Amino acid sequence: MEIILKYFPDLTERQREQFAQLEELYRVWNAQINVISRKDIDALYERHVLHSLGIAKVIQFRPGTTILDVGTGGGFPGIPLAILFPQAHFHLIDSIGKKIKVVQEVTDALKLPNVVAEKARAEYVERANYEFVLSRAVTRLAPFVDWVRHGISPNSFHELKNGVLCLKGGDLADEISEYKGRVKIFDLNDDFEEEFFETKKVVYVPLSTKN
Ligand SMILES: C[S@@+](CC[C@H](N)C(=O)[O-])C[C@H]1O[C@@H](n2cnc3c(N)ncnc32)[C@H](O)[C@@H]1O
Repeated sequence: MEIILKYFPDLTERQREQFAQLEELYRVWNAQINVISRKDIDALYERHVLHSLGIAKVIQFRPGTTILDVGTGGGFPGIPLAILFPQAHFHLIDSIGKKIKVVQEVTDALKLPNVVAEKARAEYVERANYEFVLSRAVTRLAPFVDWVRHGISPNSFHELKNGVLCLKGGDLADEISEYKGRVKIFDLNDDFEEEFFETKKVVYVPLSTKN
């Protein structure tokens, strides 16, 4: 938990409490439905919570922003971001219902009214609803963009125009080649000094029809 305060020292009391609750909630739910590997749960804040908050080093979501987290699993990156941006609206989907059950239980316990969790496949999300679509560890960029392109709304309210933001690692050269000139890559190591992330990049592809 200290690591979250180190990088996000301006949290409100309520946000601190919500972040602090995560460890116990995930320990309880992970024992019933596995959404985080056993070794990772001991490093929940470093490997999952702070990593998810890496998106906040790239963009500060304004109140009212609509965001879709695809393949959220146990709620990453959506739940930590929903705590950080309580006035933005987060729709968390996963194709596996039992993972969504964990997300629902955790968000209910945290009393996060800005989260809707749903068992759904990315390919069938509603049209033009979201300013940003997020993912962490779901699939390669090209199929991901194909899945969600139709879900991006045409209106932009941020300097970073509507599009996808994916937490990724490895050699991205091949994956991003077809988006050359448009894609932006942000390195989390520029923001967080610890070297504990396997996936160290935020890949951004603008997809607004008005761009
Ligand atoms: C490796 S897990 C990552 C979970 C979470 N994002 C995280 O970083 O901890 C990938 C997740 O994507 C989900 N998924 C894969 N394809 C999907 C699709 N087409 N639509 C929705 N969810 C999908 C899987 O069910 C799985 O929970």
